[in-house]
Amino acid sequence: MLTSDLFSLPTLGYVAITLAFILMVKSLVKPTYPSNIPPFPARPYPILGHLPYVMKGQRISEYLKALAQLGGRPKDVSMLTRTSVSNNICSIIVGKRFDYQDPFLIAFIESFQKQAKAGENFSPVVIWPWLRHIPGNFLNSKTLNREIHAVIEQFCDKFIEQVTKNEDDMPECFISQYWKEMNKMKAQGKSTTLNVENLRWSLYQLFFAGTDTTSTTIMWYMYFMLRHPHIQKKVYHELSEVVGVERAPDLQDKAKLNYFWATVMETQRLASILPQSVPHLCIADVTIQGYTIPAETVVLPNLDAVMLDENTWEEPQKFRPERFLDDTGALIKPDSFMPFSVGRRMCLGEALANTELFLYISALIQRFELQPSVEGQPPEVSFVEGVICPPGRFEVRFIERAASETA
Ligand code: HEM
Repeated sequence: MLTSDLFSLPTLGYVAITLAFILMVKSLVKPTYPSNIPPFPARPYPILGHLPYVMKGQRISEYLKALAQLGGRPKDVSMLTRTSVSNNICSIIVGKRFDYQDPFLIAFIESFQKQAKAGENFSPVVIWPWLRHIPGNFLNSKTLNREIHAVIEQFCDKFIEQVTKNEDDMPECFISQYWKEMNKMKAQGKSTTLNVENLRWSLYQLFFAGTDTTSTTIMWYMYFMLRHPHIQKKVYHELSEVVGVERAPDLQDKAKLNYFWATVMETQRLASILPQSVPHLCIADVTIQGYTIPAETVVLPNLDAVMLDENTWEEPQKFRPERFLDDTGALIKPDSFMPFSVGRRMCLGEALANTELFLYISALIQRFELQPSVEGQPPEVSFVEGVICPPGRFEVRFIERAASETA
């Protein structure tokens, strides 16, 4: 077993109580998560890809409007950003959008934050669920169990019931697509993993995975732009050259903004928001580069070790978007860039996340100059440890470009 000082206490706790294999270098991460091994189970969400979902510009403009209403006053916008991004996944999975202030949505987002905190998702209780039967609140097990079940019962069950109550007239969303497919399989007498219990848990996973990941990346982007104002200027310059200032960036612009993408990729590399990805279970004995991983071993890919590796990246701790550009200014994507992990079970939401990152961040920088709460004092280097790692709390002043340019 390999180990690293990058690992958090909860992970080390995990490793101490179960057989675990930590992958520390790309040459191990890549072959351990191959893309073409037949016995791997198919993804449980085949239906998601068929949804004719397009991100609507209107959603971003609501977010920008809320930022503009701050009138340039400093504000920690992490909750506003989470709510806005969460609304995108909500409209895909349950066919509904919420108001930014809606206490129903905010309660779940706060619950996800608690669940993502260090010590909870990697808790022994997740590995050995029977631990929750020990009297008292052993290792926070009862709290964690309560938080997860509240989301399942109050969100997933509620919307499954609402969406499917009239099967002939269901709104278009993940639930209705899943429901139709499940009934079709049943009617054809085919064996399937599509059932109500899997639907409940799939909704939970999608809601959770689609809320905190993208919004955390957007918050890191703001953080890096505050620390590197000259880079922010260059991004704005490219946007104004390619898109102009008269219209909002749209998906046709996506492939034309190389410097913009280099800053997004550098944010994802350096922030490495899921440093230990998610645990996988090895289903058969396997030997990789001389290491034997027995069946039933938990495998933890240390994405941090790959994306911050000194042998691959020059000055890996520095924010340098140019590392993703070649001499002609074309975008390059090195093998070691893997914020969405690799292999057959890599992030299911990569395409959605990239679309969201593009639409939110490009519109943000086009409209506002991001400034620290106190001029000349960017946020300190800090992050919150957990399964998903956001930056420490900081405030931003969103100065309308038109106003800052005429001032
Ligand atoms: C910048 C944003 C995101 C990042 C960095 C990210 C990263 C990751 C990573 C590292 C994994 C683990 C892959 C593995 O097991 O090896 C993962 C899994 C997953 N992600 Fe994302 N993710 C992001 C956004 C999203 C979004 C928006 C969704 C919503 C659809 C999503 C849904 C999922 C799901 C369902 C899985 C489990 C896939 C499976 O087990 O087959 N992710 N993600």
